[in-house]
Amino acid sequence: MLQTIEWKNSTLWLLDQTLLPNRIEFIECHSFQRVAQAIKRLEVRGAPAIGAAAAFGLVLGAKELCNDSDFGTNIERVAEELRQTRPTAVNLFWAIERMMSIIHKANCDKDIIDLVKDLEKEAISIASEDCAINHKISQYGAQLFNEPVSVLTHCNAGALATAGFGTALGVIRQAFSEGKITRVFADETRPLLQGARLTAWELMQENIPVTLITDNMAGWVMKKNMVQAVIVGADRITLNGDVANKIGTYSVAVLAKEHKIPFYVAAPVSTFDFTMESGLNIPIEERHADEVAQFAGVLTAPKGVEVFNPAFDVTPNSLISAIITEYGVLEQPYHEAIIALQQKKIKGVL
Ligand SMILES: CSC[C@@H](O)[C@@H](O)C(=O)COP(=O)(O)O
Repeated sequence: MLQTIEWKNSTLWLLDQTLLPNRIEFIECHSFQRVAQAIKRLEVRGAPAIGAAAAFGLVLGAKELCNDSDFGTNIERVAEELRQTRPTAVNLFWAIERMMSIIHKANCDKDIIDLVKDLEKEAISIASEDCAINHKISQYGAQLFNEPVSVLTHCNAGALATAGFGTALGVIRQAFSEGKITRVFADETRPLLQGARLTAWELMQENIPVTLITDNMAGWVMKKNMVQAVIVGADRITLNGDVANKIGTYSVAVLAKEHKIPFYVAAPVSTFDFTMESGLNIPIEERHADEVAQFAGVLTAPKGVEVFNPAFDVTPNSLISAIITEYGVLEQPYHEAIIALQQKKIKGVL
């Protein structure tokens, strides 16, 4: 399994996901600005991976500011630049908050070099904890499957989208190893093809049988009884259990409901936004028109056509059969289950 994010000798190495599956190249980040650029360009992508990358970005920013007399103000600027990269995945804000709390909790007379060491340790923990969390999610998720089935997934919620193993693809990996999943249908995921370029590639690397379909084939695949469950990742989950994920997820959930197929979401607690009541308030990133009007740099629509390009949509909780977390499987009513998670978090049990 390729490592998406690696911290080595004070440098962040990111697997450039825009080049997959054709080229395997790593980006060497020595500055927080390069990390911010990588997040914006989707060179690193997927909610947990964005969070971990931003945490290391903050370490790089702090290192640059070691001799700055106004460390406090300027590190806040670094954090803000990282926050501005992508608006939807809450893991980004969660990771930056966790890093900044190390700074806020430090004594004012603490040596900046020691503070930077603490930040580095925290970023390493964020990444290694994510990997461990994904294994737990995968074990809980695999228990939802009994007899061998085919599943459908959308976008990429795999090792590439996390610090390792993956959320939705982690469940698939685990259930496949237990003989409970026999085939994965991967939606290509227009417009940036995370399903075709990344999910299909990731599964093929491990010889997990995968069939690539275009997004508009999902309904027919369900109608023909070719899949028995859907499993996807998430970018933000609100208190009522609404889920923001890659654009097209909502359509898949509606189709699953019509065909009476369970629709599962797998995500770590860092993807829950405990400050937001419902999905109506989730900020949805809109990306450049060229992503829709062009294909590999070639215009595929009339020049200058108006385009709407939301990168995410929100699936209402009523369409979701269960949410798989590292603390177990949440079922309706989600509000109660999510509030219980929040209470544990406040008490420090999580
Ligand atoms: C474990 S990744 C979960 C989500 O982040 C994933 O499904 C997704 O929507 C990624 O979108 P992307 O725009 O590629 O960052």
